[in-house]
Amino acid sequence: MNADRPIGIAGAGSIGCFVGGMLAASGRRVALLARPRLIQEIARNGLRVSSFDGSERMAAVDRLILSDDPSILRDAQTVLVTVKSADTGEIAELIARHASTDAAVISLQNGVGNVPLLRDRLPGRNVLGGMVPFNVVALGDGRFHRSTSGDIVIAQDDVGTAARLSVPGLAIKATANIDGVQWGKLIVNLNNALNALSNIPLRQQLAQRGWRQLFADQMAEGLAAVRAEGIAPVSPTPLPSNWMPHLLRLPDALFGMLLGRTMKIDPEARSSMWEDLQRRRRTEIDYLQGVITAIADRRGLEAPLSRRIIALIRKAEADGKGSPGLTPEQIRDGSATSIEQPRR
Ligand SMILES: NC(=O)C1=CN([C@@H]2O[C@H](COP(=O)(O)OP(=O)(O)OC[C@H]3O[C@@H](n4cnc5c(N)ncnc54)[C@H](OP(=O)(O)O)[C@@H]3O)[C@@H](O)[C@H]2O)C=CC1
Ligand SMILES: CC(C)(CO)C(=O)C(=O)O
Repeated sequence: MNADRPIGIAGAGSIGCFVGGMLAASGRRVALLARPRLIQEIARNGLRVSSFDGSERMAAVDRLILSDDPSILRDAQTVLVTVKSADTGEIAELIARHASTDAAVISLQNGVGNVPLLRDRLPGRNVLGGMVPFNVVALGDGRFHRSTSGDIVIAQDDVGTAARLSVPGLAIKATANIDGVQWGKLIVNLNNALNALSNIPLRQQLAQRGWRQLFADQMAEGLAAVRAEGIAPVSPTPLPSNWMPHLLRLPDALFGMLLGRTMKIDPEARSSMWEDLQRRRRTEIDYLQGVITAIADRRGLEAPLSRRIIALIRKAEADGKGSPGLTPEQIRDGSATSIEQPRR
């Protein structure tokens, strides 16, 4: 086996190309398992990664291997899983068949079901959870832009995987409580669907109190469900999860000050679910709001907002016209968009 073992990226899209590009720009060998259209895009233009702080780097061509053939993962010492949640089962089968059994497998996905699924399909392997707090926009022509701030967090292990993977401009931190961190991220990700339905960039959305109040109500519903399960979510932002619904309800000027001090958001940042709707792809709604309604069903709780938002996203997926561009009022009052009334 090769002494300079690459870092495998299993399913390179926005997150995989950004993370892989940053690693390759710092001299790490990176093997990107990607779709042919993306391979062609990168072969034509190279892989360029940029950030909200104005930095821009080109991945070193000689550090990058690109293929749609999963045997590209054969030598990898670490495999970063960066597919959408619906594809985790399939990518796990490919990892099982092609990656070495000693490779650490790290999920950099949203949601809380990917790590258990990977462990189930990859018995005996070292599977670690991870959390990406920032947004990446695929700009086309091989360019991937990190449009919000925050550091990746992965589960702590004995061999210092987090420190080993960190490179300048891409710090990867270790945590002893990755489950809490992933649940905390899920609570924040409940806004992915709102942003997708709004058809406006995240910064613009968060600047409007009507959107923030809806996000706060959605978050409060999610937190109630998660707490009923006995889970203590760890916030992916400097602000504790429990405070967030209250802070989101602050007047615009106060909230704007607070947001400006805690994170950076580029004007073009939008949620990955918005991108899914625009590209006519299946969204991750079942792995986000769907987790909350599943808990609510089990625990006999109400989760009307989550159910309404699921119905609206399903309608947008079925319509295949991209984001419907709804207002917070239209989302609260499902009749305006002629969706079925939520169950319960
Ligand atoms: N985008 C973002 O800003 C953020 C995303 N996340 C999370 O990260 C995860 C990845 O998201 P994102 O990067 O946006 O997703 P993308 O859809 O951009 O990337 C996943 C890529 O993997 C490809 N793929 C799937 N299966 C295979 C396969 N067998 N072989 C080769 N390629 C494959 C997909 O192709 P195809 O579409 O053709 O199937 C797609 O191009 C998600 O869980 C998301 O929620 C977390 C934080 C921020
Ligand atoms: C926007 C962000 C970074 C946080 O909700 C995200 O996780 C996504 O786009 O999927």
